[in-house]
Amino acid sequence: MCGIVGIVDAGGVSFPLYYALYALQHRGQESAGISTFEGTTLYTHKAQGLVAEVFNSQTLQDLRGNAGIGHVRYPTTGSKVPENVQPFNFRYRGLDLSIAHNGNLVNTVELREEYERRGQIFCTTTDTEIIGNIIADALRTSKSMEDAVLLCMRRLRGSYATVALLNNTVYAFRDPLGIKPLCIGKLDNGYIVASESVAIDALDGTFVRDVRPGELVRIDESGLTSVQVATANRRAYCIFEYIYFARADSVMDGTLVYDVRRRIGQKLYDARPIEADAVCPVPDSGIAYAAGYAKQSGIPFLEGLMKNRYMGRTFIMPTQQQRERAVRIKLNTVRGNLKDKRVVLIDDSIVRGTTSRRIVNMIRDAGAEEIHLRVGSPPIIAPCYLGVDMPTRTELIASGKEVEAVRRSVGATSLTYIPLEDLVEAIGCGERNLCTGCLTGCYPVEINGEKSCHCVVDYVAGTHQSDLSTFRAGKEET
Ligand SMILES: O=P(O)(O)OC[C@H]1O[C@H](OP(=O)(O)OP(=O)(O)O)[C@H](O)[C@@H]1O
Ligand SMILES: NC(=O)CC[C@H](N)C(=O)O
Ligand SMILES: [Mg+2]
Repeated sequence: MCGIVGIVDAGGVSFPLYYALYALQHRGQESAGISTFEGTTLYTHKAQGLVAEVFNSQTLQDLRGNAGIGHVRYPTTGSKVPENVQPFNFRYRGLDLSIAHNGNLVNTVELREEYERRGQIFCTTTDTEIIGNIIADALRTSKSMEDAVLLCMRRLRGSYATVALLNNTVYAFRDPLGIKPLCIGKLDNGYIVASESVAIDALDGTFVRDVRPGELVRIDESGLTSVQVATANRRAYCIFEYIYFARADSVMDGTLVYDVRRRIGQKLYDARPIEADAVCPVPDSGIAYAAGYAKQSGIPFLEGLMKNRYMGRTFIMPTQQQRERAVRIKLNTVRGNLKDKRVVLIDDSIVRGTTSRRIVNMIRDAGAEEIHLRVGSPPIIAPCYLGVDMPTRTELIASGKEVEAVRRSVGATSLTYIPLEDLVEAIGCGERNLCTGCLTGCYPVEINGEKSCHCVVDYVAGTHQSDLSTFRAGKEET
């Protein structure tokens, strides 16, 4: 679930891109990069590390220009090596293309083989390079960006919220099912597209709307226009964005994520009411759920665990050893809030069980009498192929196990997951418009060896039209 951003702003873009990436850091902690364009030069700075480690004021000053894109990476295809750090650049006779992607393709191998047979040399092991190659190849043969993106949408299978910088124009497109989020904001002197609305907030911008599934947005110095390249008979918003990935203060496809999580917390109590002395969240992502649970149950909200504020997310770290080490440093008990108490412990999800196994033990050691674990997602039983790094069933604690077996394995007094119907109701857009692959084993795109649900996509690319509603809204702001 990487974070992507694209900005065109008359006041220069490198610092705004940096702050936007900072706001999206929770989506990818392995590397960060920015590309900008000025005159005839494409500037790129990227490296492994957190946003604040990769950039400093000098590197940002050197990234010149009024148009640019940025990326923070959470690897899903291709390991954590320097050559896989995005954005990727493609240059051809006065044409400078830089590209950054959030999502995961499921036909990378076929496409790569096809392009290699045609003589293409790949420099990375990511799926994103395929997207760049399809676009660069189309542009090289004098096709328009609209045609190039249409070709992508016809050829790519999987999820791809993408930003591209072509000379001094920023393009952004979202796959026809809208699996990964992408939204548009208005800045004082330009526009921004970003994975989450918190990036717009960080720049004091105004949220305009989400990029529609299958839409291609174009931003240059004269404003924002868009064209609908493809439409599908359903959407497939990633359900795990609402559960875990997105920041709670983001508005995603029309819904404030905090509200979704609070509603799930309320429903978690209703699903299995119990008596207890304290509702404790597993910070950070469990907090909104626990707020909802405490309100619904009347049981006091109490912090039984404290998070070290200098630690990032553990689930998105690349190896199990790193994840385990990080959970140890990240969370500690507030003993006085736990001793002799019946505790309801609330987390958004149990995936590999790394977090819950450890904290249930810690809470018991701190003297809690009972630990009732409540989880804001149903059991994660199937791999994700579309952007979450959980590629096999064997690593998932709940796969092929009854709830009772998971409870025993984490050591809780009781364990309840939110039922899927309640989760879907809390999100509010209907199961048909969500990708629930990790919860049901049924995916919205065809994946070898897995069940898929039927989707129909129409390709409707026409002429490039001005999106008047958006454009007017933007003009009124200025
Ligand atoms: O069962 P696991 O494999 O441990 O994965 C699930 C846990 O990992 C995530 O927390 P993380 O520390 O990544 O981020 P957070 O601070 O946003 O909660 C998630 O919120 C759960 O707590
Ligand atoms: N998490 C993501 O969106 C990752 C993008 C791309 N698949 C990569 O691994 O670099
Ligand atoms: Mg967590």
